[in-house]
Amino acid sequence: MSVPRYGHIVVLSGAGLSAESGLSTFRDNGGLWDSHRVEDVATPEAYARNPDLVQRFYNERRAKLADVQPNAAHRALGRLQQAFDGQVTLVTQNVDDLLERGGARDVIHMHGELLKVRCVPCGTVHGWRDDCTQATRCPACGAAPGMRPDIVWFGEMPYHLDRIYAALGDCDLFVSIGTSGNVYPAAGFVAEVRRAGYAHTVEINLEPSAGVSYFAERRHGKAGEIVPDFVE
Ligand SMILES: CC(C)NC(=O)[C@H](Cc1c[nH]c2ccccc12)NC(=O)[C@H](CCCC/N=C(/NCCC(=O)O)S[C@H]1O[C@H](COP(=O)(O)OP(=O)(O)OC[C@H]2O[C@@H](n3cnc4c(N)ncnc43)[C@H](O)[C@@H]2O)[C@@H](O)[C@H]1O)NC(=O)OCc1ccccc1
Repeated sequence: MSVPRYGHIVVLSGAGLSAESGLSTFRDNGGLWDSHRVEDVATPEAYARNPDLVQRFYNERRAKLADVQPNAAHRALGRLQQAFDGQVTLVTQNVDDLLERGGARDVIHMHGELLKVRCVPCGTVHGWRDDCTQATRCPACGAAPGMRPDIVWFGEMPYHLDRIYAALGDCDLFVSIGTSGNVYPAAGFVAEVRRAGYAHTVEINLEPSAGVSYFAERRHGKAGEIVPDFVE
């Protein structure tokens, strides 16, 4: 793909982008939702009901980040964004930091980040690498309990939607990488782009996603193999 041809590229990514780095996806066999019920670990109700279980779920995933590395797809997207400064908007549903460690400078984490926690009482967001528990005190206001993973749970409003929809309405290339297209509003972005009417749309995924019919071009296979060629 000759990037120069495109003025503004939006890349949406999901768990499949980080699968080859050793991070579980959600719905695949052996995925996170095999061993945990969404409603037990990724909803505000779950956190109210059993905060220790939810904190443990995210502490395990946060700690796992130290054992994994960006893969060739992360690095290729980092190169792309650096090479075409301001022309590439990286939107991710992923809460890991592998795009940044792969060289990306500006990543829109629409579902939050594992390496951040938020103090509910005072609203302050803190960079965080250790475990977070109900006893963890907010460095800003001293509150405990109150520090929760800075993650968007089901039923909660995703982050940065205004910036994302502005980019979707302005892009001339929309690429979706490693997402099954089951979770909204992210799963509706390609339809939004098709509605705007002039962007080329490409799906890169191991298998056809739930939204495959919306994409003009489909490349099915591993992101780590397809993305480096695609962006060169
Ligand atoms: C289940 C679904 C039906 N439910 C929803 O969509 C809900 C409700 C809803 C809203 N609108 C709707 C419309 C219709 C129906 C339902 C809804 N959505 C919400 O609650 C959202 C909030 C959703 C966010 C929840 N938090 C997450 N994550 C953080 C937590 C955490 O990480 O623990 S979602 C979480 O699951 C989703 C998982 O999807 P994928 O990333 O795609 O992963 P998956 O495993 O499914 O697929 C991986 C794919 O990769 C492929 N693959 C595997 N290996 C590779 C490989 N090597 N290479 C390439 N591809 C590969 C596989 O083949 C597979 O296809 C991601 O978004 C991920 O972030 N909030 C909201 O709607 O707020 C109100 C609102 C919003 C806007 C405007 C007004 C009001």
